[in-house]
Amino acid sequence: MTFALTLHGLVKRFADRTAVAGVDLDVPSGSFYGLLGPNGAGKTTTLSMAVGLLRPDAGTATVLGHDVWSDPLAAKRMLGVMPDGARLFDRLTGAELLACHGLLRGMPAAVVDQRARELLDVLALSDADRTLVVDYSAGMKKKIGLACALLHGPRMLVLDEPFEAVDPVSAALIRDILQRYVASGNTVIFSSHVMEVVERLCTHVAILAQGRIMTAGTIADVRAGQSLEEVFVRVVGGRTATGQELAWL
Ligand SMILES: Nc1ncnc2c1ncn2[C@@H]1O[C@H](COP(=O)(O)OP(=O)(O)OP(=O)(O)O)[C@@H](O)[C@H]1O
Repeated sequence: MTFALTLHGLVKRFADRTAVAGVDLDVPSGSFYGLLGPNGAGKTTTLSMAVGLLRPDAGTATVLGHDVWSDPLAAKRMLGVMPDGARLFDRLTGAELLACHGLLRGMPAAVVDQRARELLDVLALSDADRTLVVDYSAGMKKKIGLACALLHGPRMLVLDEPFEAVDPVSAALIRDILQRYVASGNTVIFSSHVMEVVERLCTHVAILAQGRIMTAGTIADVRAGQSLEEVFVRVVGGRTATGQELAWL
């Protein structure tokens, strides 16, 4: 089995807080990998280190055989990334933003232009062709972020909460695009809080809590006959509050 992404011993501390406490993860080529975890588990920090946006205190990240930190250009050529809360050049229209991304990646202008038009059409952003990205809705910003990640035809996509704030029609569209992308032999890893999405789409899942991988593998292996939600609650620790504590409410 070959791996599209390998994380080995990743650690990140912020002051006296350890956000990621030694993450090892192998993402097989051609897999659709879901990364689940409660708020503050370290998903964003882990994915940011995996794609070269945040330097780890220890450990390595390798994308299709290229170390993200010692061979960043080769690794980043293979990668499409949609970071959480990405800072986009948002005083541009969607088409201008895509042109900017494509030209920065050294793509021929004609190819950028054609792909940008296709992506804007497919993602239903063409009607907003005079709207600046700063004035997009939250869901539209997710979609233009995905378009930027796809533009150069990467072999692997790393997406931080791609379905958050996206309406059901757009979510179905994004699911279709990603499923086709994986069916062509590419690899996706994305973080999410939504069990149903992960259960429906993914071939593999990892559950992260307190900066550590608690369990990882194929969906069937991790579920072991239970629902993903049951596994999640068991692995992460059930809730103790019931809401009754707020007697004044
Ligand atoms: N730049 C930062 N400075 C200080 N602490 C940080 C920073 N980024 C993240 N943290 C802390 O690291 C921990 C992990 O955060 P992270 O954003 O990776 O979690 P997450 O699993 O993505 O959470 P969520 O599901 O809420 O988005 C949290 O305790 C967070 O407060």
